[in-house]
Amino acid sequence: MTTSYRLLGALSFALGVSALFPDCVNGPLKNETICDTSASPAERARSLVKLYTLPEKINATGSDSPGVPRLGIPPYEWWNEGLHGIAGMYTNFSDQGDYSYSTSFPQPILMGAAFDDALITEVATVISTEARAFNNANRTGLDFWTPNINPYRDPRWGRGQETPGEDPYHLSSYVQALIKGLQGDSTDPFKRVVATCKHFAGYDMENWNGNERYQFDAQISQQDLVEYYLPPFKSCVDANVGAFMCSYNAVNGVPTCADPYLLQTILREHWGWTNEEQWVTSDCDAVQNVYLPHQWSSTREQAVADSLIAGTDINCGTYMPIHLPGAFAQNLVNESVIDTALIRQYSSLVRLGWFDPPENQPYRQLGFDAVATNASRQLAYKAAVEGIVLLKNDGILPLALDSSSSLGIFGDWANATDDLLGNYAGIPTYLHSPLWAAQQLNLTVHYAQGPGGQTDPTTESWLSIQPAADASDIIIYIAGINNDVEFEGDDRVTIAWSGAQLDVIGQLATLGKPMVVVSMGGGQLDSSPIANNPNISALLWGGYPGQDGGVAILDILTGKAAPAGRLPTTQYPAKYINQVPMTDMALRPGPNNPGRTYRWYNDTAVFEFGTGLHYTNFSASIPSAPQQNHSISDLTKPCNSTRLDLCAFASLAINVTNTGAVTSDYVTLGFLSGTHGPAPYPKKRLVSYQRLFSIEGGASKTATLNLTLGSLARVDEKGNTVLYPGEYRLEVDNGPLASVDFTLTGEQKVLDEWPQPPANRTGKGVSGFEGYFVPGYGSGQVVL
Ligand SMILES: O=[N+]([O-])c1ccc(O[C@@H]2O[C@@H](CO)[C@H](O)[C@H]2O)cc1
Repeated sequence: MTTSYRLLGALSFALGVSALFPDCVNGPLKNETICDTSASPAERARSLVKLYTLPEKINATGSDSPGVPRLGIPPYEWWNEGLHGIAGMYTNFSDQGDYSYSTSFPQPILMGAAFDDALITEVATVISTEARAFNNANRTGLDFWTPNINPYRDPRWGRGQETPGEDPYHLSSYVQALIKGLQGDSTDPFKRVVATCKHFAGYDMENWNGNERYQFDAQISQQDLVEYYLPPFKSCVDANVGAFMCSYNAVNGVPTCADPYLLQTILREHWGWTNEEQWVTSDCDAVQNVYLPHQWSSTREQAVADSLIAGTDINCGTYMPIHLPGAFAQNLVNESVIDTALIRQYSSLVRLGWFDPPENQPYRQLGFDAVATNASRQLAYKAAVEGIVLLKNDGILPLALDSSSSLGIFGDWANATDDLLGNYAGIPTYLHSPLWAAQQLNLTVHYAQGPGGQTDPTTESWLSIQPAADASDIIIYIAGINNDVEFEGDDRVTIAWSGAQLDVIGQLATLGKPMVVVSMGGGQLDSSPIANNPNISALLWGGYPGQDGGVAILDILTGKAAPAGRLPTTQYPAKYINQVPMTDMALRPGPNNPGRTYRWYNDTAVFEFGTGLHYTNFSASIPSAPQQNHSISDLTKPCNSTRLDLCAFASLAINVTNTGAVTSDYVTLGFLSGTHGPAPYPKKRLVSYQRLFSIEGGASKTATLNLTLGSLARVDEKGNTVLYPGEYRLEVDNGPLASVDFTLTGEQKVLDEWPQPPANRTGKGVSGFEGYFVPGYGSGQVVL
């Protein structure tokens, strides 16, 4: 295999066909430092960039980098996606046979519900392995523009499905686990792939009421920024992520891709993301938006100069390659800025082994036999099972079935195919719908679809279901939302179940048969009509469960697997969307805002963040509580302000007992509350979690909840992270199942002093939009 890759590389170079990678053995660069494996990645990259002419440098600023044929540098496409498996966008799947499919995991919103960081590392390791195999066949790249870790702030957001949920601590922990699996250990000689934390920052609205993502200026207080919007991104820095993506929107007047405060002062200086192999890409054509519609920069040339100078190293699209020549002609930017960007890019490719002979690189040996293995298929199934959340159960679940049972399975998700995957999906290994899974059981199955989805207004759907429902002993209704109503570019206009769906659900419930509803999709629907209907026995949430999602759902319904997922978002009542505009970024309650997320929502949720029932019951105790009083000055002595997540406070052992009969996993959630620091106080905040596995009836297992000074601290109005004296309570689970109180005494202490933004951050208004990759500005490269 190694030899054939070498031959292929040499042959394609000789024929003038684009090679897969530069040839550092026989190619024109073989005697240059870029090919010297004993030099550092940055030294190697610097030596290469020195050889480039200015036009060659300018061409390398776009995502579709054309390479430099005279130096044997092949083209490289930076835009690759891998949200829950390598994705279709820039992955070239073959029509059949090898490389025609890969493993498609559940959407992050469902994997987030598993609250299992080890699972996330395993999933990400499979994604990076499969990515490498596809890369070796020249079918995708080596860097991936994933994860999407903007906290899921508003239930209407069309892309909430791409995120692990609404809580910044949860996202921070999830993303650390994910990056480890995608990139490998930072000490490894080669990175598996490069991950990209996006969209930095304050991006969580597509198009609400005419407010489009391209022009939206998110007004965010420093307090909310540091407390809510930024922690997952800081966590990416701590995980040594290779790349960031700046977003379409502006934050407090400045488009993020042209914002030196965010990209330089916060990201690189304050957080210390200073490695030369780390780069920032723009979202796709976000640099263009710096000019129009943001009008931050007054010309196209100024927009590319402003973005490059601010720290955007790659432009997704072609705006920089097209307009940088003009920017140089007008002296808006100098060559050292572009050099910095290119050194970051090429250092990153060095760390990915792009320049090195394949022999010594294990990842370069991977072929299709590493893709969609039995173990990966099992993992995709396991990820779906772990995430599915049980919200209501009168005891009907797990279903007691035998060969005489007749199961009626209805709803537009019952026979789902692509819907199982959600957005940013590749080609899955297979698609197992709930109906397919039911048909594998030894019993009678009746099926009818009913309403065609959330947007189907048909009111007679009941008539098409009735005969099958009459013939069934047990009714399962699987429906909800899908990518028809929650998608990139659009936000939901309602969070209620549709009238047509509720009509059919209501009719089915009047039959008086055991009935289960499975609510699907990434965003929550207000399921109170289902929860409150005494004729509906059970309710589950199934998210986008991926290629084996139907089997996962059926296995939970039939008791082959036990549910233990927890809601990663608040389920708000339908009225919520009339109480707060999407454009209101504030988390705390205000006159026109009932508050956001479980931390601040001041009304009653339909289902709380963290809700999740089991087929058994659990109790919890805290055998040895931490000491009662702690002096702030003693606690903070050994603490390093750049890694507050590593400043230990206490490791609490939580004894969890399964008090019922069914073996089950249990997610141990640790919430902190109390009166410390200035009012208003959040209701509580998640500070630690651990999933325990397979606890048998009557048995106990111990979870460890690690509390750090970072998790005890709060954020003041200037964005400073402060440890306050006062009362603290740690609660286990909603409920709670156990709790412990302690007190911090002494003077409050600033653990992290937040750099204040410069004063001149005023937007210049909004107008116009040039469109994506505009013809004339768009596709194609500058002619050298
Ligand atoms: O023009 N297109 O084909 C196109 C497609 C997707 C697209 O979305 C953006 O591109 C993704 C890049 O990772 C970001 O997450 C998303 O905001 C932006 C543009």
